[in-house]
Amino acid sequence: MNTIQIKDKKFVPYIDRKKIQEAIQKVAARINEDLAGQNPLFICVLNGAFVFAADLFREITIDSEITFMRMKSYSGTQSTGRVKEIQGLGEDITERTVVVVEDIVDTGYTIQHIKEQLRARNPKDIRVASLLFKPEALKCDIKVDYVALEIPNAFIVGYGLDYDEQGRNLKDIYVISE
Ligand SMILES: O=P(O)(O)OC[C@H]1O[C@H](OP(=O)(O)OP(=O)(O)O)[C@H](O)[C@@H]1O
Ligand SMILES: Nc1nc2[nH]cnc2c(=O)[nH]1
Repeated sequence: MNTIQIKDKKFVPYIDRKKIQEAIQKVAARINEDLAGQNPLFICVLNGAFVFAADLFREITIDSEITFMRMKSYSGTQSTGRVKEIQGLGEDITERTVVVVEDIVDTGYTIQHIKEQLRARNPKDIRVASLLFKPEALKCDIKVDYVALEIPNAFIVGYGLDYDEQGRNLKDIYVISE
Protein backbone atom coordinates (compact mmCIF):
# COMPACT_ATOMS: atom_id res chain seq x y z
CA MET A 1 0.00 0.00 0.00
CA ASN A 2 1.36 3.43 -0.97
CA THR A 3 1.20 5.07 2.42
CA ILE A 4 2.07 8.76 2.47
CA GLN A 5 3.07 10.92 5.42
CA ILE A 6 1.86 14.49 5.92
CA LYS A 7 3.36 16.09 9.01
CA ASP A 8 2.50 13.73 11.93
CA LYS A 9 -0.17 11.67 10.11
CA LYS A 10 -0.20 8.73 7.68
CA PHE A 11 -2.68 8.41 4.82
CA VAL A 12 -3.49 5.59 2.37
CA PRO A 13 -4.96 5.79 -1.15
CA TYR A 14 -8.76 5.96 -1.11
CA ILE A 15 -10.34 7.37 -4.31
CA ASP A 16 -8.32 7.51 -7.52
CA ARG A 17 -8.37 10.31 -10.09
CA LYS A 18 -10.34 8.27 -12.66
CA LYS A 19 -13.20 7.63 -10.23
CA ILE A 20 -13.18 11.31 -9.24
CA GLN A 21 -13.44 12.46 -12.87
CA GLU A 22 -16.22 9.98 -13.68
CA ALA A 23 -18.23 11.17 -10.69
CA ILE A 24 -17.74 14.82 -11.70
CA GLN A 25 -18.96 14.15 -15.23
CA LYS A 26 -22.18 12.62 -13.87
CA VAL A 27 -22.85 15.58 -11.57
CA ALA A 28 -22.09 18.07 -14.37
CA ALA A 29 -24.54 16.31 -16.69
CA ARG A 30 -27.32 16.71 -14.11
CA ILE A 31 -26.51 20.40 -13.60
CA ASN A 32 -26.41 21.00 -17.37
CA GLU A 33 -29.88 19.47 -17.65
CA ASP A 34 -31.44 21.07 -14.55
CA LEU A 35 -30.14 24.62 -14.95
CA ALA A 36 -30.15 25.15 -18.74
CA GLY A 37 -31.35 28.65 -19.64
CA GLN A 38 -30.79 30.04 -16.10
CA ASN A 39 -27.22 31.32 -16.52
CA PRO A 40 -26.30 30.05 -13.02
CA LEU A 41 -23.55 31.70 -11.01
CA PHE A 42 -21.19 29.07 -9.59
CA ILE A 43 -19.71 30.14 -6.25
CA CYS A 44 -16.52 28.25 -5.45
CA VAL A 45 -15.84 28.09 -1.71
CA LEU A 46 -12.09 28.53 -1.25
CA ASN A 47 -9.71 27.15 -0.44
CA GLY A 48 -10.52 23.46 -0.67
CA ALA A 49 -12.99 23.54 -3.59
CA PHE A 50 -10.69 25.16 -6.14
CA VAL A 51 -9.60 21.89 -7.77
CA PHE A 52 -13.12 20.44 -7.93
CA ALA A 53 -14.57 23.75 -9.18
CA ALA A 54 -12.01 23.91 -12.01
CA ASP A 55 -12.84 20.38 -13.18
CA LEU A 56 -16.60 20.70 -12.67
CA PHE A 57 -16.87 24.07 -14.40
CA ARG A 58 -15.09 22.76 -17.50
CA GLU A 59 -17.76 20.04 -17.77
CA ILE A 60 -20.52 22.67 -17.72
CA THR A 61 -21.81 23.29 -21.23
CA ILE A 62 -24.67 25.73 -20.50
CA ASP A 63 -24.28 29.52 -20.18
CA SER A 64 -22.88 30.12 -16.70
CA GLU A 65 -20.51 32.26 -14.63
CA ILE A 66 -18.14 31.57 -11.75
CA THR A 67 -16.97 33.53 -8.73
CA PHE A 68 -15.27 32.84 -5.42
CA MET A 69 -15.66 33.29 -1.68
CA ARG A 70 -13.45 32.04 1.13
CA MET A 71 -14.52 30.44 4.42
CA LYS A 72 -12.60 28.64 7.14
CA SER A 73 -13.83 26.35 9.91
CA TYR A 74 -11.33 23.51 10.22
CA SER A 75 -8.24 23.27 12.36
CA GLY A 76 -6.09 20.14 11.85
CA THR A 77 -8.51 17.23 11.39
CA GLN A 78 -11.44 18.75 13.32
CA SER A 79 -14.21 21.27 12.71
CA THR A 80 -13.97 24.16 15.16
CA GLY A 81 -17.76 24.48 14.89
CA ARG A 82 -17.27 28.16 14.01
CA VAL A 83 -17.38 29.29 10.39
CA LYS A 84 -15.25 32.33 9.63
CA GLU A 85 -15.69 34.40 6.49
CA ILE A 86 -12.26 35.29 5.09
CA GLN A 87 -13.50 36.73 1.78
CA GLY A 88 -17.15 37.47 1.06
CA LEU A 89 -19.08 37.58 -2.19
CA GLY A 90 -18.83 40.71 -4.35
CA GLU A 91 -21.56 39.91 -6.90
CA ASP A 92 -25.21 40.95 -6.81
CA ILE A 93 -27.17 37.67 -6.76
CA THR A 94 -30.68 39.13 -6.59
CA GLU A 95 -33.06 36.84 -8.57
CA ARG A 96 -30.16 34.69 -9.78
CA THR A 97 -29.72 30.92 -9.56
CA VAL A 98 -26.50 30.21 -7.69
CA VAL A 99 -24.62 26.92 -7.31
CA VAL A 100 -22.40 26.77 -4.23
CA VAL A 101 -19.42 24.55 -5.06
CA GLU A 102 -17.82 22.74 -2.12
CA ASP A 103 -15.15 20.06 -1.95
CA ILE A 104 -16.80 18.41 1.06
CA VAL A 105 -19.88 18.62 3.26
CA ASP A 106 -18.98 17.06 6.61
CA THR A 107 -20.74 18.48 9.70
CA GLY A 108 -22.63 20.80 7.32
CA TYR A 109 -21.87 23.90 9.43
CA THR A 110 -20.02 25.66 6.60
CA ILE A 111 -22.70 25.13 3.96
CA GLN A 112 -25.47 26.01 6.42
CA HIS A 113 -23.73 29.28 7.21
CA ILE A 114 -23.16 30.07 3.51
CA LYS A 115 -26.80 29.33 2.61
CA GLU A 116 -28.04 31.63 5.37
CA GLN A 117 -25.79 34.42 4.12
CA LEU A 118 -26.82 33.96 0.50
CA ARG A 119 -30.54 33.73 1.29
CA ALA A 120 -30.40 37.22 2.79
CA ARG A 121 -29.33 38.51 -0.65
CA ASN A 122 -32.54 37.33 -2.36
CA PRO A 123 -31.33 34.87 -5.00
CA LYS A 124 -33.87 33.03 -7.13
CA ASP A 125 -32.53 29.62 -6.10
CA ILE A 126 -29.56 28.22 -4.18
CA ARG A 127 -28.19 24.82 -5.22
CA VAL A 128 -25.27 23.05 -3.57
CA ALA A 129 -22.77 20.88 -5.45
CA SER A 130 -20.20 18.97 -3.41
CA LEU A 131 -17.54 16.55 -4.55
CA LEU A 132 -17.79 14.63 -1.27
CA PHE A 133 -20.50 14.14 1.32
CA LYS A 134 -20.22 12.39 4.69
CA PRO A 135 -23.87 11.60 5.62
CA GLU A 136 -22.85 10.07 8.99
CA ALA A 137 -21.08 13.27 10.07
CA LEU A 138 -23.89 15.70 9.21
CA LYS A 139 -25.05 17.83 12.16
CA CYS A 140 -27.39 20.25 10.33
CA ASP A 141 -30.65 20.03 8.47
CA ILE A 142 -29.29 20.87 5.02
CA LYS A 143 -29.74 19.43 1.55
CA VAL A 144 -26.87 18.83 -0.87
CA ASP A 145 -28.41 18.88 -4.35
CA TYR A 146 -25.48 17.46 -6.31
CA VAL A 147 -23.15 14.99 -4.59
CA ALA A 148 -20.40 13.37 -6.63
CA LEU A 149 -19.26 10.82 -4.01
CA GLU A 150 -20.62 9.76 -0.60
CA ILE A 151 -18.01 8.62 1.90
CA PRO A 152 -17.96 7.33 5.51
CA ASN A 153 -16.89 9.53 8.40
CA ALA A 154 -13.09 9.52 8.09
CA PHE A 155 -10.60 12.35 7.51
CA ILE A 156 -9.34 12.59 3.94
CA VAL A 157 -6.82 14.68 1.99
CA GLY A 158 -5.91 15.38 -1.62
CA TYR A 159 -7.57 16.89 -4.69
CA GLY A 160 -7.83 20.27 -2.94
CA LEU A 161 -8.40 18.98 0.59
CA ASP A 162 -5.66 19.63 3.13
CA TYR A 163 -4.24 18.47 6.40
CA ASP A 164 -2.84 21.60 8.04
CA GLU A 165 -2.62 23.25 4.56
CA GLN A 166 -0.56 20.37 3.11
CA GLY A 167 -1.70 17.75 0.60
CA ARG A 168 -4.02 19.88 -1.56
CA ASN A 169 -1.87 19.10 -4.61
CA LEU A 170 -2.34 15.33 -4.46
CA LYS A 171 -4.09 14.07 -7.60
CA ASP A 172 -5.95 11.29 -5.77
CA ILE A 173 -7.83 11.29 -2.46
CA TYR A 174 -6.23 9.62 0.58
CA VAL A 175 -7.78 8.58 3.91
CA ILE A 176 -6.13 8.82 7.30
CA SER A 177 -4.76 5.50 8.57
CA GLU A 178 -4.98 4.81 12.29
O1 LIG B 1 -19.22 20.54 6.66
P1 LIG B 1 -18.11 21.15 7.47
O2 LIG B 1 -17.82 20.32 8.70
O3 LIG B 1 -18.35 22.58 7.79
O4 LIG B 1 -16.78 21.01 6.61
C1 LIG B 1 -16.68 21.40 5.29
C2 LIG B 1 -15.74 22.54 5.10
O5 LIG B 1 -14.43 22.18 5.57
C3 LIG B 1 -13.47 22.50 4.58
O6 LIG B 1 -13.05 23.83 4.71
P2 LIG B 1 -11.89 24.32 5.73
O7 LIG B 1 -12.49 25.04 6.88
O8 LIG B 1 -11.00 23.15 6.05
O9 LIG B 1 -11.12 25.39 4.87
P3 LIG B 1 -10.32 25.16 3.50
O10 LIG B 1 -11.35 25.01 2.42
O11 LIG B 1 -9.52 26.41 3.34
O12 LIG B 1 -9.46 23.93 3.65
C4 LIG B 1 -14.23 22.32 3.28
O13 LIG B 1 -13.63 23.04 2.22
C5 LIG B 1 -15.61 22.82 3.61
O14 LIG B 1 -15.74 24.21 3.36
N1 LIG C 1 -9.03 17.77 4.52
C1 LIG C 1 -10.27 17.65 4.99
N2 LIG C 1 -11.00 18.73 5.22
C2 LIG C 1 -12.26 18.51 5.67
N3 LIG C 1 -13.21 19.41 5.99
C3 LIG C 1 -14.27 18.72 6.38
N4 LIG C 1 -14.05 17.40 6.35
C4 LIG C 1 -12.79 17.27 5.90
C5 LIG C 1 -11.97 16.12 5.64
O1 LIG C 1 -12.34 14.93 5.82
N5 LIG C 1 -10.72 16.39 5.18
